[in-house]
Amino acid sequence: MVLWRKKPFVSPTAVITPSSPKIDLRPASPRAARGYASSPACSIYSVCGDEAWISQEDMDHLRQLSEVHHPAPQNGDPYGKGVRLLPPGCKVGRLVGEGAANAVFELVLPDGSYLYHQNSRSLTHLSLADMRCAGLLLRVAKAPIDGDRPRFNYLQQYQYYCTHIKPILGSYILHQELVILRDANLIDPINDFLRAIDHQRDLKFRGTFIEPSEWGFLVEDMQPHDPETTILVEFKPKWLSQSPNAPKNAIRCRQCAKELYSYIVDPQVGKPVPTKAKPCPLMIGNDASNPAFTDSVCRRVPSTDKRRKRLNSTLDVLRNEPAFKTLRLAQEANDHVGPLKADKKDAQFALAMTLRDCTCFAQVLTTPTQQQDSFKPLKIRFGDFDMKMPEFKLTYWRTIEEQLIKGGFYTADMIYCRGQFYRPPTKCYLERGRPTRPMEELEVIHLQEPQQKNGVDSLPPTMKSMTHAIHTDVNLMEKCLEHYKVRKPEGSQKG
Ligand SMILES: O=P(O)(O)O[C@@H]1[C@@H](OP(=O)(O)O)[C@H](OP(=O)(O)O)[C@H](O)[C@H](OP(=O)(O)O)[C@H]1OP(=O)(O)O
Ligand SMILES: Nc1ncnc2c1ncn2[C@@H]1O[C@H](COP(=O)(O)OP(=O)(O)OP(=O)(O)O)[C@@H](O)[C@H]1O
Repeated sequence: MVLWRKKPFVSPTAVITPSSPKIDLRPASPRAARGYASSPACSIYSVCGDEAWISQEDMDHLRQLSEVHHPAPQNGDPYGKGVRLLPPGCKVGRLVGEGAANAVFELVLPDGSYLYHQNSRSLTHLSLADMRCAGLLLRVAKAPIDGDRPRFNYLQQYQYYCTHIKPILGSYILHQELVILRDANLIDPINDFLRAIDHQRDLKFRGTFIEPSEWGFLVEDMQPHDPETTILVEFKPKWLSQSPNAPKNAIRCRQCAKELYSYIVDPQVGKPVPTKAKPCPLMIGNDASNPAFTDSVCRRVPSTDKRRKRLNSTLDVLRNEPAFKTLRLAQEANDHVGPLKADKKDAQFALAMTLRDCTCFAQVLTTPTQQQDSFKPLKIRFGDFDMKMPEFKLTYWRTIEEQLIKGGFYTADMIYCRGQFYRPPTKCYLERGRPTRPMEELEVIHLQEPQQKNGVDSLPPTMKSMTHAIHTDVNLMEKCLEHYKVRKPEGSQKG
């Protein structure tokens, strides 16, 4: 069972067996002859520096990486020691999941064994199921749809992961390593597979395919090995503290304000209300005790689910995990100024934005076992550290921040639409237990048709509230906000 999964995908198990073309590779190093500890079927390729198939730019990244890892490369780390090379005859199985930029597959070596990561060597005494849990998945890049958008390739991303992310998050980081695909001939078979299951894929990803590349990633498999007792919780923790640019009188954090903004400005039938979309990030990794997190998690599990009570207490434990505090402190340490004042050359700000857009994978027990009677998470890992290019994105980040401030998304107490007041559908930590503002300080988001001029359908005349006119699909918003109707504020009369 997976909760809050961004793009869940369960495909029928299908196995692709690629043909094995002859590719002339440089002789592997003596290390390769010995093979990799956990998988003799997968050799290690030592980059010599003059490979024609590696571009000059990629070679520079590899060189910088080996400098990072020498003179003391970590045990089992591919850099400084070579890169794993997938052999011909590998089988790519289930599509575990896909996003706009990548797709993730199960991978079986030609001899039927799985690949494991560095921490799993000591696990050889474990059962087959437990071994598989310590295994690796294949992550491959998709061909871009919006070709103009600048992207970082896997070598750049891996370098960033090693030099910027790993030192911050240490053992909380999802293990990820480069792998050479050129001998495995997997790209065409993967694309044939994607074509064959296209009708089962998420609508927005249909017709998207893997791009030809010599490089892929092997990533630590976070799928629970026993779905009966363990669930995988997957979500983006986002902005774990308030934006430095938020107004002083904000009653919503950056993320809850952004969720409200997206809900109102881009309304869609069936889009979950912000309270049901994501938990408020201020309730995660926050030292203060806040049982409200349980409330927000509750909504994700049907009330009929027998595990609901137990699951709630499990997730209540999850929010206090030190991993989130580490992530929050890193986000704060790298951004003191917020998008409005950040410089586009500020690499630290870009890092903060990457850390605000990563994914948390947590395996949690739903049933106590003999070995583990509490519901403590079995494993928490952060992944998906996509590099951000401020030269390209700063305008977007600033525009959003300005709209959140000017549109009242941080501060509004109410929404007003065609003579009716509504409670904003958010449940931010900052909204809890705050005193009601006096009438003259109330802030209202006033929803108007795109062609409507300010002033038409105005607020009751006795209300001197600060209003923020937002143009949107008013008919649709009336339906979306149906359950959030409130009486008009005390003291106001209908105009
Ligand atoms: O702007 P946000 O906060 O909505 O975050 C974007 C994400 O939206 P979501 O987490 O669903 O709200 C968005 O996620 P989705 O593609 O919507 O899943 C991207 O991660 C985007 O980053 P990039 O442009 O691909 O580098 C993210 O953009 P930034 O992190 O660069 O702002
Ligand atoms: N290590 C993992 N263990 C289990 N499932 C995973 C793992 N990595 C990715 N997935 C699944 O695959 C999906 C897509 O993977 P990934 O996040 O790498 O794609 P993406 O294109 O970067 O997504 P996005 O555009 O949303 O950032 C994830 O949402 C998740 O469900």
